[in-house]
Amino acid sequence: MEPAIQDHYPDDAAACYGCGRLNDQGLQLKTRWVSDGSGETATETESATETVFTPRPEHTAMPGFVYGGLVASVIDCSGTGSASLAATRDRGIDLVGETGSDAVRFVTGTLEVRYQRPTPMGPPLVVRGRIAEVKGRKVTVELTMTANGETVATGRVIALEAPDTMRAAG
Ligand SMILES: CCCCC/C=C\C/C=C\C/C=C\C/C=C\CCCC(=O)SCCNC(=O)CCNC(=O)[C@H](O)C(C)(C)COP(=O)(O)OP(=O)(O)OC[C@H]1O[C@@H](n2cnc3c(N)ncnc32)[C@H](O)[C@@H]1OP(=O)(O)O
Repeated sequence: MEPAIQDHYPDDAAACYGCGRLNDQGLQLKTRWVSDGSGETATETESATETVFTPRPEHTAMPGFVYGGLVASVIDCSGTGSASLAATRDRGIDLVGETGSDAVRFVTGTLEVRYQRPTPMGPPLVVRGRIAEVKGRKVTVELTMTANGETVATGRVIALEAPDTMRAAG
């Protein structure tokens, strides 16, 4: 299995509620390439990213259905994770070992979510991401979430590489 980018965020960027590996109360989302890709850059490959999350009962909107904010959170961190995967690949950085500090840092600039149908509680939610554009420090990712093979939500994340001056507070 391909390495998860979030396992390679530096410790001071690993507290995210959605995807921080050091946040015990968080969702601990993991985003990976699902093919090895053949292009020179991430945008040239046909590679997709994948993030899988199974909602828990506390993520309920109404009995039997998943809270939309949770859906947005999963799409959000799938997008920033995909952006980091793309930038990391484009810079020729190999992700080695179990954890590390070699991933390029991204934050969410814009998050768009379109809820296509109610999301059932129970099955894993599978998010596929496609790198639509890499422009300087800005990466646009298009995402589709499925449950039981049916599309439940689509989204778009514009992720910006965190400026050097941006460091976790405290
Ligand atoms: C609160 C969190 C930040 C603190 C954390 C500190 C360090 C951690 C670092 C990395 C994080 C690592 C792991 C965590 C992983 C994921 C986090 C999960 C997702 C989140 O939970 S994260 C929280 C929500 N997130 C924010 O709290 C962002 C607040 N915001 C800003 O910090 C700035 O706003 C920033 C940096 C986004 C941009 O500022 P900037 O100065 O770098 O941008 P600049 O003006 O140079 O523009 C360059 C090009 O980006 C375009 N552009 C600019 N802003 C855009 C936007 N918002 N949407 C779409 N496009 C935008 C321009 O139009 C131009 O495009 P073009 O070149 O095409 O003209």
